[in-house]
Amino acid sequence: MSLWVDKYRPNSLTKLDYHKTQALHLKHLVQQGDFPHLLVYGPSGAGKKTRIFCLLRELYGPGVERLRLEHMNIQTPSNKKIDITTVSSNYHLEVNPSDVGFHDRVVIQELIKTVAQTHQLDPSGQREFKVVVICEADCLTKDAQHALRRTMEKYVATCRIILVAHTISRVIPAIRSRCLGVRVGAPTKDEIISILQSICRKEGLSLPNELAERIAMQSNGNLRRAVLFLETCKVQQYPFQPDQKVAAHDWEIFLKDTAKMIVQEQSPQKLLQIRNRLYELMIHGIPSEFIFKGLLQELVKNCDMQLKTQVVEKAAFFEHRIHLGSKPIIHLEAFVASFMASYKKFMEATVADLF
Ligand SMILES: Nc1ncnc2c1ncn2[C@@H]1O[C@H](COP(=O)(O)OP(=O)(O)OP(=O)(O)O)[C@@H](O)[C@H]1O
Repeated sequence: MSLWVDKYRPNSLTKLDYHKTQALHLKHLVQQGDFPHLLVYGPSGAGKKTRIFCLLRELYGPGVERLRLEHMNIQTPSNKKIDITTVSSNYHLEVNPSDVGFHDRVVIQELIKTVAQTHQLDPSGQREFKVVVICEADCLTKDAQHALRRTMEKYVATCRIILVAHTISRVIPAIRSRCLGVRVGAPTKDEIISILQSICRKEGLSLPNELAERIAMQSNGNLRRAVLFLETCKVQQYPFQPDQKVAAHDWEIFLKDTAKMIVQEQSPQKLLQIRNRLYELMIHGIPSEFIFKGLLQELVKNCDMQLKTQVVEKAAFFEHRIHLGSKPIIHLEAFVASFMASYKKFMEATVADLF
């Protein structure tokens, strides 16, 4: 039995429920024959992978659905052996090079070389190129991105690259200019509601509009989360109630409480407690970007316009530093300390104004 997120994942471009014009453009792109490298970007859960999968199916037919897991062994110039797991069909290969940290350059080069040099196993595969899907392309080191650019040019005859990223700001201009950018924006609230309703219709369930609306609001534009929330609600209680609780993730509640603690007291002792909580989140695998975003969203709720600008500016500064350095905790903590200082000053000024 599969989860609804997998069960109701559209598998062809014509079945995609939103950004329909874009889906049509992608279909034309395939029919036109001259397929470029793509850079598909957009927020988490917006449907990037789903769209790419539909595109691959349009290119190669149902054969792309026969997937296998492969473990590859790659040797670095310093003779270190790196294991990487890829998901592939006869026509494409999907890899997440951020799994191998700073060795990503070698991995990218070797993988593309291997794919480009192996000929199509199935002669009826109607395309003379294979596709390499590189996930989390915005997390690739600059070194790997430059190597990727060169490799892309070298093997363009037998290999096309589809890069998947959350943001293009971390993708080097030389790569951006060699790819066709495809922005997959988050679905709107109404689009999410209509997808939730359609899943319930197919399951033979009746979903009150009020509950669908609350799930859509809480999912924050992330369709995967919305569908997961819906399935959790179904497990918790059916028939659905309009005022039924939509369970948020534990870590989100923990993060919200952490933000509350920062606003309640600004002192070195509190900072120490906050650091422990940040470590706690990171140990449980929550990416530092999520922590940053979650904290910022909660903290700015307590700021006036002037302080909000200051805080957002600081957040941008420290978030940028996270990508330059290697230990996110230092920058997260620096941001919290700087927020505490600004907030304390702001509160003191407000109190002074009162007297
Ligand atoms: N057009 C669509 N219609 C209905 N459901 C969809 C559509 N696109 C995506 N979904 C649902 O949303 C879920 C998430 O989509 P997907 O994995 O493609 O997002 P993503 O943008 O690649 O996310 P991430 O960046 O977090 O990997 C899918 O499992 C699928 O159930």
